[in-house]
Amino acid sequence: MESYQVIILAAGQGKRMKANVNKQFITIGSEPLLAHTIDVFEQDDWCEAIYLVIQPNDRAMIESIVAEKNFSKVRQFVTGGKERQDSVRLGLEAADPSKLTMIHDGARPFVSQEELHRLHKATERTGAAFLAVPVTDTIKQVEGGRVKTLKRSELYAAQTPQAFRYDLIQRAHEWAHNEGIQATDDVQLVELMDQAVEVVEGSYRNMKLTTPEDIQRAENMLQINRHSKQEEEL
Ligand SMILES: Nc1ccn([C@@H]2O[C@H](COP(=O)(O)OP(=O)(O)OP(=O)(O)O)[C@@H](O)[C@H]2O)c(=O)n1
Ligand SMILES: C[C@](O)(CO)[C@H](O)COP(=O)(O)O
Repeated sequence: MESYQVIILAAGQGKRMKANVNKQFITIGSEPLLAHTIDVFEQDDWCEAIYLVIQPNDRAMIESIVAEKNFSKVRQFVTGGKERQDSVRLGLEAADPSKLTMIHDGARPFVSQEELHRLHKATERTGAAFLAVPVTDTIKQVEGGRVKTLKRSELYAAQTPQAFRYDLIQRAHEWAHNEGIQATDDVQLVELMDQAVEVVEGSYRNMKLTTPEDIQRAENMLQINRHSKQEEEL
């Protein structure tokens, strides 16, 4: 059977959320954000192991969530780093080198199993793949006062999970760390190594909770998902 491991990133500061708590613990639909995200992978038979990258001072809270929800696939709590890229590298060091590896933002609770499975298949073909959606706004590049409109038909908003053959992403992160190269996602590091990467069509539902306005959007998304599930069960 197809299988993978997932590194879930939850060691950020949540500065843009402007909350007095790590955004991973913000309640949506009566559960902490991180619990929603972990549950997606707990429910996916293809997922064999979860590595949680966290801040040390959040460990007790996260351990109680894992115990209370009986998240049995959580293999290890890994202390994250200063930047997201550092946290990924530390998560990779803890993970199993023999497994196809997905890297996912803890702040993205709405990815679906169907998307995960399409992502898995693409990664088996190419070695590296990521979920993305075509942008719907016109994107401008603004540099030194000059404004340039980018060709919208060629632009995608990258999401997570981003998925890789373990050896490929491990080499990419090791190289970037040694060269002092910083990237805002993991696929960029593989691109910089001239490796093929496959885009997998994602969903606009797979939002990342980043700013306070996203909380109500997430609550609305939960309602939409619940209604869709009820209709499927009819
Ligand atoms: N050093 C870091 C930074 C980010 N993340 C995680 O990476 C995901 C995406 O990052 P982002 O949404 O930017 O979260 P924060 O960095 O916490 O947000 P901010 O930039 O507003 O502080 C989040 O689940 C976050 O917890 C992480 O594990 N380690
Ligand atoms: C990885 C990512 O979610 C892809 O869109 C995004 O780059 C994370 O950015 P953040 O600033 O670390 O949230």
